[in-house]
Amino acid sequence: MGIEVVVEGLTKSFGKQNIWQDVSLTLPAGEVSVMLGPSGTGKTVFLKSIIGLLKPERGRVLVNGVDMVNGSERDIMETRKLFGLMFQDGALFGSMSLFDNIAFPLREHTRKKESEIRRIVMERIDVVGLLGAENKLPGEISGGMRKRAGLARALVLDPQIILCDEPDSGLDPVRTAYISQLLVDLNAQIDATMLIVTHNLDIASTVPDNMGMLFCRNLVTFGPREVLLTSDLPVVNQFLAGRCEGPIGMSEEKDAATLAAEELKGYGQGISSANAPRTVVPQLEPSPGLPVRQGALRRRERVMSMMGQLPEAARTAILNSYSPAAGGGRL
Ligand SMILES: Nc1ncnc2c1ncn2[C@@H]1O[C@H](COP(=O)(O)OP(=O)(O)OP(=O)(O)O)[C@@H](O)[C@H]1O
Repeated sequence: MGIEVVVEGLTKSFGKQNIWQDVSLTLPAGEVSVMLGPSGTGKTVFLKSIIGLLKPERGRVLVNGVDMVNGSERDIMETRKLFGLMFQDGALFGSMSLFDNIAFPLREHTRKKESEIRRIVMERIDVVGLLGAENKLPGEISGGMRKRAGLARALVLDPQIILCDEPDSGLDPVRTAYISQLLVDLNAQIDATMLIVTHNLDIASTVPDNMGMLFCRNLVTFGPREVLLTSDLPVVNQFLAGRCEGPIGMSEEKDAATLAAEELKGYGQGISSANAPRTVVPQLEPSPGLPVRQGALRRRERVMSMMGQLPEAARTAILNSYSPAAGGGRL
């Protein structure tokens, strides 16, 4: 089963540039979470801080009792082995075949025999649907295949926590749908805790159990997916609707005067019409033949126990999703 990741009061700056401050959240064990946010809000910095590659100046990230911010380098290195990382471009070595790329972490971090390495690598290649392409170089395959190869490589060390940075970047909508299904299937198969950073609203609305958003140097919200998907916060509305009007500007947040001018032009009405209750689309189910997601079972209990703290719209959406008519009876 995946491991819970507890983030407490995390603050990160580069010199005088504060990226985000006082970020606290828990990635529940074995559940899938998505972090949204406009470009440049520090989502990648957040992922790197979780695995201890970047050092926030305040706060803690607790994984299996180890603080990935302030712990000893030895403990951090050891704990990092629990993670599988999938970067935006697959981060493959161009001169190595897919097989060697995917075998790399095993050859680097374990003393396994070549025959055992071959077995594991071929198994992971099968999981991501790349059988037959193992001898190709990264330059000889499509972007979508490179992503899947990156995912296969993230899986070879049997990670209990998987961090995916923009798994959809550069993919067409159909390939993005395949990646979404693959992420859900993977979760059903290995029950790892997953955090996905994306701008893609299809992934965001169908894959995760939990969703959060970074904006304006703060964590705007983090919790069960229904909370963000029914939120009437202007920044969430603007992001989910993909519109120019609202607090998110081209390069950073808009100033108060610009926002007031938009209101005067009547854009405020447009925004409030977007505030009408949104339909929460159902979450993807694992492909036929795969086990029920254990994370989804635990999540159901967890969310039901916190209903009293959730906004009404989110509560309604959760109850609808768990109603027998919505297929909730299956869990
Ligand atoms: N090593 C670094 N040194 C200095 N500044 C950095 C470093 N890494 C990231 N930054 C800055 O931190 C900010 C957030 O970057 P980050 O890549 O995390 O954003 P993001 O939300 O992932 O963006 P996008 O959605 O466009 O990928 C940017 O202003 C970036 O320039």
